Amino acid sequence: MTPDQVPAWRKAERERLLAERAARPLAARQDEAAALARHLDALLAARFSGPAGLVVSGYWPIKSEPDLRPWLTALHQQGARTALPVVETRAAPLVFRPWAPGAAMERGHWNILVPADPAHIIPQVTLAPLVGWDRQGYRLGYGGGYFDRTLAALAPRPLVIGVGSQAAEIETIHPQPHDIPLDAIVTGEGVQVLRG
Ligand SMILES: Nc1nc2c(c(=O)[nH]1)N(C=O)[C@@H](CNc1ccc(C(=O)N[C@@H](CCC(=O)O)C(=O)O)cc1)CN2
Ligand SMILES: Nc1ncnc2c1ncn2[C@@H]1O[C@H](COP(=O)(O)OP(=O)(O)OP(=O)(O)O)[C@@H](O)[C@H]1O
Repeated sequence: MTPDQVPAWRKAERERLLAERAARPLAARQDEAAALARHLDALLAARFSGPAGLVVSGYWPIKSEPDLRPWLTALHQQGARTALPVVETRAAPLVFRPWAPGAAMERGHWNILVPADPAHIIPQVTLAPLVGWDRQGYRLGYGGGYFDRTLAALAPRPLVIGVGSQAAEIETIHPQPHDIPLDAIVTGEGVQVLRG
């Protein structure tokens, strides 16, 4: 595939994967989120000495994404500092605002709920919800390029963990120079990719 063909291919692939995901029964998606939470706990336990003081960003689910808010809430209860990504400026890196269970929220870009508290925090661990993924660790998202810009800008770089469905695996996303592979990809079936 030539680089000029990639955007149209990705658009069609996103639509296909999002339609497939939305068609899965809610109970199956809930089971998957619960399994994801267990695999994420195991991955963090292997990498960090414990949740206390760890800065972890999740996401506020949209479009049938796995709901990992209960996982983020549990981490907060164990002493982690939890955060959510926010598009404050279009076509710029994401920023991360502190979030705690019950925090006041407001509508942000794309109507996604974001913490109303405008403070910023740099996560040590960042979840990146996957629309699609491949075995090289590349992620297909909603097409804004936000995570790639964020990873290119963040120093020190957090451990970035893609989370999504086993069924969202594709042979390759046809990576382009701006695409940055994630550190790990986790599905309901376990850790699928672990780099470095
Ligand atoms: N729940 C959740 N929150 C999240 C993300 C996510 O993937 N899931 N993000 C993860 O990054 C950020 C938001 N990502 C976005 C990605 C694309 C567009 C967007 O405007 N897409 C255009 C297509 C752009 C194009 O094709 O050029 C559109 O659909 O019109 C908006 C937000 C931050 N918050
Ligand atoms: N570091 C960057 N600097 C400038 N533009 C970028 C950068 N990374 C990505 N982009 C632009 O963003 C657009 C979308 O990229 P891509 O298809 O990889 O999005 P995505 O990873 O699916 O989206 P998202 O992370 O928002 O869910 C591309 O046109 C690309 O040129």
